[in-house]
Amino acid sequence: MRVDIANALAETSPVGVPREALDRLDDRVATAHETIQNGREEDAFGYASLNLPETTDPDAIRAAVAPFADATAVLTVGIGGSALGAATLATALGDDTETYFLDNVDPAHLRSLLDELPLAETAVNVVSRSGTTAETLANFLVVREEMAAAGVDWTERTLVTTGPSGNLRDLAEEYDLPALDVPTGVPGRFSALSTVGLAVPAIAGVDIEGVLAGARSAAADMTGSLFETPAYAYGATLFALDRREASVAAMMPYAESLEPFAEWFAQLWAESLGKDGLGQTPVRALGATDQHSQLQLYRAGPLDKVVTLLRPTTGPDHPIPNADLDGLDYLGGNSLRELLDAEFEATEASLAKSGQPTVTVEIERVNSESLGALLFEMEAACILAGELYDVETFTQPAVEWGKERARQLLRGESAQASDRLVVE
Ligand SMILES: O=P(O)(O)OC[C@H]1O[C@H](O)[C@H](O)[C@@H](O)[C@@H]1O
Repeated sequence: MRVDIANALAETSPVGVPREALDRLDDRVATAHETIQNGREEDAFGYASLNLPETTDPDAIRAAVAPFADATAVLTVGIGGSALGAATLATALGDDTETYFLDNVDPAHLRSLLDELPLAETAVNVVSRSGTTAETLANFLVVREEMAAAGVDWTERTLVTTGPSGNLRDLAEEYDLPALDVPTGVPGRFSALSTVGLAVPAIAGVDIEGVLAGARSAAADMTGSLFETPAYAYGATLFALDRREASVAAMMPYAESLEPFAEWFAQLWAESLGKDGLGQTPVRALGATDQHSQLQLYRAGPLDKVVTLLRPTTGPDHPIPNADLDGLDYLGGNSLRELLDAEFEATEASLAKSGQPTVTVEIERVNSESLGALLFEMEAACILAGELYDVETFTQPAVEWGKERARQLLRGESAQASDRLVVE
């Protein structure tokens, strides 16, 4: 990826980062890089995620999904990191195989999804690193029952992706289901480049070898300086802006197929860095659509944000037909991509003019190599930011607390979730 931080500097924005501050921060980046490299060498928890481009075996993934080659639809049952990486890759790069992601326990949604799915032709990938997540297990129990009721042998249509122990591992063993292992040392939100993120894209025709190759080449280019490493330029700039005013990080891709990427990024940034009273609130936006809604706030609201404008610089295009309508002559002779690019550049300029810091991220096109590199580099950016904040990037105690309380409520061990002050 290519990162342009000019509009995040103090020269452009009153809340931007002075160049000297970035120079000073680069010393801390060098130290953080050493910590990250040592962590990678020791395959330490979390840091091991950055070794996935080397350690993930695409052949093992291809072998595990081979029995599902005939599937016309693939349903992922998982949540958070167990769904978002696969959704990002399958949505951006997948073929005609319909991919569905069941990452909520809304009964109405589940009912309509089950009514829509051709169950006999659907492959189900049930994914949980811990093997104990209530939403995932509950959804899977419903899906399994529904398949059985429709006369489909669910044991023939189910792939399990899970860690070494837990309810899901027990289930896989009991029914002798094909299973992929979640690698050790890799938290869910950092698992996009592992079995977790790649199995469903492989069924959907994605070149997962290309994804890993793109990530490997990004990994090979990392040095200890933010001025040489796009991932570190991104992570360090967002961190430095947050230390000033930017408590909000909006991710705005200008490509419909990258919308799930913004969701993936939001989990990565929020769950990794939101600790000890620190962190930056991620917001998901989509260009050009959200220029007609959120942009008003970004331009005229408080200067408490950094907006990441992300775009592929090349891709498919379509000419805009000429229309003999007064006032529309400026469209004729242009293409939809030219219009989208003009919208992107106008937004970049308009935010700069109002002093709102932005970072521009460009990838060459939406393809497997670029996406692999993008996911890897955003993970590296996040890990760097975690080092700079000095937080425990790879844990999520606040989320775990809520999960445990929900289990207690279901078991009847806790009477009430929290105090209430109700107005009706
Ligand atoms: O893969 P699982 O163990 O089911 O976890 C799925 C998700 O659950 C939790 O809420 C964690 O905070 C997330 O980081 C994780 O991605």
